[in-house]
Amino acid sequence: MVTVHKYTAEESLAHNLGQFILESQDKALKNHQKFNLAISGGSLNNVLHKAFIEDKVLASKVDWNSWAIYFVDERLVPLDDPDSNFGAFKKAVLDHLPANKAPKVYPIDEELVKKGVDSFAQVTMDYEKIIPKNFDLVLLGCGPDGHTCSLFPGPTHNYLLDEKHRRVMWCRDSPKPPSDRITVTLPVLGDAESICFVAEGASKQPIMHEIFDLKNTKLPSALVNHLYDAKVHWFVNDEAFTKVETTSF
Ligand SMILES: O=C1O[C@H](COP(=O)(O)O)[C@@H](O)[C@H](O)[C@H]1O
Repeated sequence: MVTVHKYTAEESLAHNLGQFILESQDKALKNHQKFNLAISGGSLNNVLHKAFIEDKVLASKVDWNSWAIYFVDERLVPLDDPDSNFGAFKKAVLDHLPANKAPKVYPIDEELVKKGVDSFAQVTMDYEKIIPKNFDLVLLGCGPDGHTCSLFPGPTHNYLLDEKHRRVMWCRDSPKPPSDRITVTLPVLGDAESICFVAEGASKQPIMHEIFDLKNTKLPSALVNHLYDAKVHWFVNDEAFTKVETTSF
């Protein structure tokens, strides 16, 4: 069973997600002295800002120097481009940390990206080489079309969703710009200790109904629920869940 954590106020969701991440941090540090975390782009960054920059109590419990942060997907653009997931995380979190609190962050190879499309296969292979085998925690978003990471629904994107061996793939045709991205594949999520989605707001209402009531596993986010249910958590707000009728996840 998937676990759903539902909140009314944005602040409560951010606080409880922060607590959840800290529990994962503490467990990882006890086991192997390092917290391997993979994060998404998009709206997740606002939640991380609220949890670990604005909430001073939670912020004081983060052992930033032990965090190793990777990206579940990244757009193949320079790191200071407004579309960069690294750039968005830097702006939301990294830029607010004092110099003595320095997580190790693993962005894509920007110099290679700048060389253009002929280097994108190499960027993908290089990223595959640096990600750990088992993430302690993977933080996912869910787009209004049901995509997660840069795993998009629909037959033209099955080459990403069906991949069983490669751990990072080049998504050449993202329906959401920019079209060229890298993304981790399902085996990476399968090997993670814990998976946590965050979905907020009215724009997510129809897709939450498809995922939780209709359980349409053609949608990548619903497929993750189906495949890895016991270790999947969703942090949602009431607004996103307005159309969800089921109580059995
Ligand atoms: O394009 C992307 O979108 C998804 C969902 O973003 P959200 O803003 O609707 O939460 C995100 O998880 C992914 O990392 C990003 O590249």
